[in-house]
Amino acid sequence: MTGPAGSLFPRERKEVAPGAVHVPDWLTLEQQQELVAACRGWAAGPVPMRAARMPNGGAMSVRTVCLGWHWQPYRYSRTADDAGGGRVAPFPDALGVLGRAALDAAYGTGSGDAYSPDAALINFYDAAAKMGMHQDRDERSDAPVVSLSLGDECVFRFGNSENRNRPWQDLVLASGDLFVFGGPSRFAYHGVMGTRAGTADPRLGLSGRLNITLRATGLQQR
Ligand SMILES: O=C(O)CCC(=O)C(=O)O
Ligand SMILES: [Fe+2]
Repeated sequence: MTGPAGSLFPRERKEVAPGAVHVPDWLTLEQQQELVAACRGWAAGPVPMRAARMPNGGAMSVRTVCLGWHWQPYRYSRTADDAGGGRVAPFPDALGVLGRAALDAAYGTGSGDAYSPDAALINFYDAAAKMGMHQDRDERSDAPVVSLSLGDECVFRFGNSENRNRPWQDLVLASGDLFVFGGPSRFAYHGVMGTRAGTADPRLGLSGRLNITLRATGLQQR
C-alpha cells in the first residue's frame, strides 16, 4: 500500500463501508496545531496519560488520556480508577462543536445537529505503538464515533462487524484526516497496524501520532 506522504494528487473522500467515511485533510494546519497544543494540556492532568491494562494484565502500547468520561477496558467512569483516581477533566464544548461539524462533513449538512459526544479519548502512538482489532462497544449509544488524526501517518485497518478477521480494508490516516464510523459500521472491528515514524509535518512539533476519538457514551450525566 502506498501512503499519502509526498502524494502528488489530493486524496479523495471515501465511504469505506456504509456509514464509515474517510475525509482526508479535513483539519487545516492551524486547527491541527491548536489540537496538538490542546492535547499537551489534556495530557498534563488532572489525570496522566497511561497505557491501559487489559484484563489479562498486559499493557496497551498506546498511551491514553480521557475527557468527560475515563475509559478503561471495558468501562467508563468519572474517576480514573486505574490512573491515580483523579476526576477526569470535563468534556470541552469545542470538541462537541468539532464533532457536529465532523458528522456534517461525513454525512451531509445537518447530520451533526443532534450529535452530543460526551467522551474523548486522546491516544498517543510512539513509533512502536499499535492498536489491535477491537470494537468500540462500551457505550450505551449507537451514535457515530468521530476520529481525528494528528502527526505521524498510520495504517488504519477497518474490518467487519462480525469478527476481527477479513474482510477488512487498510487505509492511511494522515494528519488532519477525519474518519467517522456510524450506522451499519458503528460496531465494526478496527485497529491501527502501525505508524510511519517521521512522517509528521515538522510545523506540528510532534513526533509520533495523536488520535482523538469522540464518543457519545449514553451514560447518565452526574
Ligand atoms: O488511533 C486510532 O486511529 C483508533 C483509535 C481507536 O480505535 C480507539 O481509541 O478506540
Ligand atoms: Fe476504537
